[in-house]
Amino acid sequence: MNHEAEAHRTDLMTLTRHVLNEQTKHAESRGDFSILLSHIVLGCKFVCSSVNKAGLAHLIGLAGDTNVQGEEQKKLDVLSNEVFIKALVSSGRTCILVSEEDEEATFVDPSLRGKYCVVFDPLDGSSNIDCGVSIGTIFGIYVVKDKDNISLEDVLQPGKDMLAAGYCMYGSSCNLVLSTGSGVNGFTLDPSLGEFILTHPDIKIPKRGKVYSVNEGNAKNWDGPTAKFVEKCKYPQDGSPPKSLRYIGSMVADVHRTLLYGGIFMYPADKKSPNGKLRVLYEVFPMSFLIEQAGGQAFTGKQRALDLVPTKIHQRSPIFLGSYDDVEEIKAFYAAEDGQA
Ligand SMILES: O=P(O)(O)OC[C@H]1O[C@](O)(COP(=O)(O)O)[C@@H](O)[C@@H]1O
Ligand SMILES: [Mg+2]
Ligand SMILES: [Mg+2]
Repeated sequence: MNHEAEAHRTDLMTLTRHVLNEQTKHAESRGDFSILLSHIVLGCKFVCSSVNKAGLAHLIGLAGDTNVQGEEQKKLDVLSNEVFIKALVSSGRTCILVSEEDEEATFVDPSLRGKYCVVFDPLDGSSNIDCGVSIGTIFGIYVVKDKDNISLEDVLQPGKDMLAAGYCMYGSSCNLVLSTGSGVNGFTLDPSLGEFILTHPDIKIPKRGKVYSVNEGNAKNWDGPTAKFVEKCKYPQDGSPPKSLRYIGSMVADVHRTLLYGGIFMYPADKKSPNGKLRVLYEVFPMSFLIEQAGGQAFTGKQRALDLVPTKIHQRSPIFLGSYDDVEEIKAFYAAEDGQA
């Protein structure tokens, strides 16, 4: 083996090894976080395998209707939720779970309780499930002081207090992107090994991007700053080329592209949805956490997204996130509007 090949071989880093390495940096760590993460990873692998079979859904029982035996089949988003709830509870490391699919938070039975709260969107991009376009799972993790004395307040914390956040994208490959608060790392599932391999170490989002990403179908209802910013993306007055529009309609996929290529992703407020569409706890916060950790910015139209203090578990917020300089521009449009008021 030549030197280059040898270097590649020794560089091979699995997600499991990466997390264990991180653990050794914290002398007080007893491995609870590693165990929690291994259960999240198991959930992702399970959902990935189900998503890969989604085109065969009506044949194998994932279609959401009744099968030939008269048994009810589970829709992929319902199935994903059940998988993550089971994986998280059985880890023995969680106390409160908030899922997009469940109206109420789940308080884990005291016999199985641990110190972590997990907020998650088990299957994001639901409108893309049936046509095979990339979808994903988003998660954020908080830690409580006393697992025997918990309340909903423990998850109604600002995003900046998250211990870790990540997403898994089920696309042309299965990619898990994770931050434990010291940078962002991306792993790709090797399906034959069943292991996530570190393929994107220490991701840094480009300072400025060439892409804007938004549902332009809502343009007639946008507020002034959003409309002016998008106009500037299309018709820049400073001689720079117009930005390209890319919008998949799966937050995970749109944010993944933004993280790797740069640019800005937005789901702004509009007249019909004054709080936007995306949910604070398990969409806005984890993605804002990752974007900031990669050197970008996340802004709600009023404040830094991670400073927001949620009052309800399914609360929504407008969001603009991505390359530092691009988000700086939308912030300037909002500041200018505030100045006129
Ligand atoms: O279709 P719209 O209004 O553009 O909304 C797209 C957004 O809605 C979402 O699909 C909402 O997530 P869910 O599929 O988990 O409900 C995001 O992934 C995406 O960014
Ligand atoms: Mg979602
Ligand atoms: Mg969802």
